[in-house]
Amino acid sequence: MKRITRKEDLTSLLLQYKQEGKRIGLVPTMGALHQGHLSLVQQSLKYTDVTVASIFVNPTQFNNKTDLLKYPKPIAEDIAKLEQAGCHILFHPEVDEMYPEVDEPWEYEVGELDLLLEGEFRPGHYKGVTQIVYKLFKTAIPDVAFFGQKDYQQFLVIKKMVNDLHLPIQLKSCDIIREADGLAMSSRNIHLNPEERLAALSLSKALLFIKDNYNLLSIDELKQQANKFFTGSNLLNLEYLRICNPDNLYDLQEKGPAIALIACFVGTTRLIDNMMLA
Ligand SMILES: Nc1ncnc2c1ncn2[C@@H]1O[C@H](COP(=O)(O)OP(=O)(O)OP(=O)(O)O)[C@@H](O)[C@H]1O
Ligand SMILES: CC(C)(CO)[C@@H](O)C(=O)[O-]
Ligand code: BAL
Repeated sequence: MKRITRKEDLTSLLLQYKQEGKRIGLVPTMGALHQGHLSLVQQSLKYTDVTVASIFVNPTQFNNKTDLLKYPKPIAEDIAKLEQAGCHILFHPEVDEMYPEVDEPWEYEVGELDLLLEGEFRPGHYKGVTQIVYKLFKTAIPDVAFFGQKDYQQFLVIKKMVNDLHLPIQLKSCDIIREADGLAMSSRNIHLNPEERLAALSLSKALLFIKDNYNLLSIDELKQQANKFFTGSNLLNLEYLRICNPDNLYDLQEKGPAIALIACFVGTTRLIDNMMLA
């Protein structure tokens, strides 16, 4: 696997591959890799000729400074995992490589999705996500970019940006990979102590409850009963539990295509998860 830290080195190498007719797949990550990330790499290896994974903990998308400071960075392990997965190129730039200018302006307007759910609870988050993803797209010139459904709203935001800015990139959303007991894999799970790890199961259990009972209960009853998964433990602090239209994330008024989404603090660790219902 080639390891590249400079934007221009990556772009010039990838331009050569493109001239040979090869299709580039990009898997953007913030590192601390787990099987969820590696499943995206596997998809990229399957659908494209050259797979680039990026590892960059993007400061502009963190609204919480402590969250940024304690974000795990096990780079040696990450490299070993990517090597083993058969990834072709790792791009891992320093912050000043991606942001040579301090407080660089970024004008893209995310729109309504920036006000809902993650946008509401993490103000400015999607401004930062679109800023870095745009830079990664320009640098890695992918034909296809792979994202996880765990960050469902992020996928909608990036899809909108790709449409609005007419970027010639195909986007693929990949299934959520879970631990055997149902917990969605996340780099932040590493912060959970054993008690919190157990409490964190409430997210997937509540989502599964909603999915299993979607045709049996009303939307209000589903939400009321699912909320109960979060009331028994003082380790859990639910931020939102919503049942939404999967296209625009508006609260669902009547049964139809639907997705349930949750964000919850488990101790001091904020986790998100979601499940398609119909
Ligand atoms: N369990 C998972 N299954 C599938 N894809 C995932 C999973 N977790 C993360 N991803 C995807 O991997 C990509 C990189 O995500 P990121 O590096 O933020 O990992 P993360 O584990 O979600 O970390 P965090 O704890 O910050 O949420 C995103 O497209 C994300 O949706
Ligand atoms: C897409 C991304 C790598 C941008 O920093 C990040 O938001 C993530 O890991 O989902
Ligand atoms: N997986 C989304 C990146 C973040 O939490 O900032």
